[in-house]
Amino acid sequence: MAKDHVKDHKKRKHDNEEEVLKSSDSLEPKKKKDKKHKKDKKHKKDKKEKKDKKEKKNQEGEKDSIKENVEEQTNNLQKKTSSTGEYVESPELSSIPQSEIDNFFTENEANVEDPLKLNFRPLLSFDHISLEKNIQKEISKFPKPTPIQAISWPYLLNGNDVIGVAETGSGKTFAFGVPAINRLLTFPSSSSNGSNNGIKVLVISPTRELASQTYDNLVVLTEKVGLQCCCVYGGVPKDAQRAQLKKSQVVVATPGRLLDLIEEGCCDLSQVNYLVLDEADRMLEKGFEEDIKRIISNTPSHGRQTLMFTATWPKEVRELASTFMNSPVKVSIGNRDELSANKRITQIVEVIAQPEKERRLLELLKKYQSGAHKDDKVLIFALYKKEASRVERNLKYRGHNVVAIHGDLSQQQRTQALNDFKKGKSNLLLATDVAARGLDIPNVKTVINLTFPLTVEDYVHRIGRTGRAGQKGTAHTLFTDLEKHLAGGLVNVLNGANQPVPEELMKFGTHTKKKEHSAYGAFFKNVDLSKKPKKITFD
Ligand SMILES: Nc1ncnc2c1ncn2[C@@H]1O[C@H](COP(=O)(O)OP(=O)(O)OP(=O)(O)O)[C@@H](O)[C@H]1O
Repeated sequence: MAKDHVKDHKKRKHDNEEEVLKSSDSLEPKKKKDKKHKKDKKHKKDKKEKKDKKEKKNQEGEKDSIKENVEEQTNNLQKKTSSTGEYVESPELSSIPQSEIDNFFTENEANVEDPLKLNFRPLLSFDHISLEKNIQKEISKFPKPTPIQAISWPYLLNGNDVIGVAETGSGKTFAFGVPAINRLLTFPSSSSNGSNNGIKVLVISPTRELASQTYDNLVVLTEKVGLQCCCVYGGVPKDAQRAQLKKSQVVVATPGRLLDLIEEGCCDLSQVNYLVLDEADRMLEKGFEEDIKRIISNTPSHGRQTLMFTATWPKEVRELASTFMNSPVKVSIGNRDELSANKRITQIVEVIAQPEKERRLLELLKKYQSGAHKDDKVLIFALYKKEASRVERNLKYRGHNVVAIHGDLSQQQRTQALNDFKKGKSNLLLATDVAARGLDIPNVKTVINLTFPLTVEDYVHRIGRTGRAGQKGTAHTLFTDLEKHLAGGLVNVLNGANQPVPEELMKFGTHTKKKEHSAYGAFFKNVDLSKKPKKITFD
């Protein structure tokens, strides 16, 4: 069919060329009687040619002006779109049969709660959206939008508040990042001074490492479009951050340092019109909640778009979240109302006696890092800083090339360790939950939970450091009776991802105490053993 099209095109081109030739032939005189006549004729011919040329030029001019007109119309449309801030669906997307759209929702177990009934269609391809050309180019290096990007972008470009809940490693950073920068470019007048001066986009992250990684993702976009992005977190000098804040429109920050700088008067958030809480449930937990409230109180309450993105969205933070948002659209991929893990991760849970754990860890390292797998990256989670330091020392003593990230290390040591692990200088990283959320480390093959985290949500985030962007991975967890109150929640997660549940784990019972929130109390629930997972595809 494509061939036919080319043939047809060639034939039409040939016919057209022949026609042009014929028409120019017909301008030549057939017989010339004398020189003068010839001269006259030549003169006439030149004149005619000049006239034709002029006409052609006029025609071309007309074409140009039509083109300009179209461009002007497009610009006007963009201006219209940006001045009203409304998203306009592309004709290509509108022409897709509804059945294809329905399939997309079913295949991805996608669900949208759309209180304003906007009913935007998901973007099935990057061609279904018209972003600033440099951003479009950058993002088009991926084959197509991930489901969370596909569904949330239209709402975000439309200016709506969005809660985005999707599995670990499913592209949530660009899901909130791309519309942030694009809206900043097409809708600068949304600020009170009508310009792009001042901080417009603020992303808040729970850890320094995640803030830094998000910054790395966003700066790729901002530097291509002439905007300034900076990253603000503790443990490093403030001077450079103060200077960068003055000239940045996009800021990624951890709460503590951001508040410090606000209190010093070095950070003005009064122009922020796009606020993101990344790892939102963590940010709304006791511990961060007060900081977040103070930060938000420094941003405008009107005209601010507020976004919350996470892989886990426990009921106990939802009410609090709603107090910061305005008719939010909730986009969830997979059955996110129940706590669920990425289904491409093989989960192995081993119930073990507490004193046996470190010996078992050595065996597991042999298992996961031997033979063809000797260079595979393994991430080990401990619960406490002291535990992490001790195990790191032991592993080093036994000849393992291990690096560590935990709160007792300087920021420089933490950054160095993460870089070494990312680049493969070391294939073993020992971390506390400071590395549980958000970190996108290429090719982590296995996560070992030496000590179970304090919540099952943290378990889901920890194991999500493997199996990212469509890859597979393994999570091996050592579970002791000290964590038995979390057994039920873990059983639910295992069942939800169709993973084997060890008998010993079932013995701890299925009643589970869920996370507790200072304002909303504890939540209890029973294990649902009937639940079966559905497969989610990811290109
Ligand atoms: N459209 C896309 N197609 C394929 N890969 C993508 C796409 N968008 C982003 N990615 C890649 O997917 C990986 C995971 O993305 P990201 O770190 O944003 O995940 P996440 O959903 O925020 O995970 P977490 O819940 O752990 O924070 C990154 O390496 C990113 O570059």
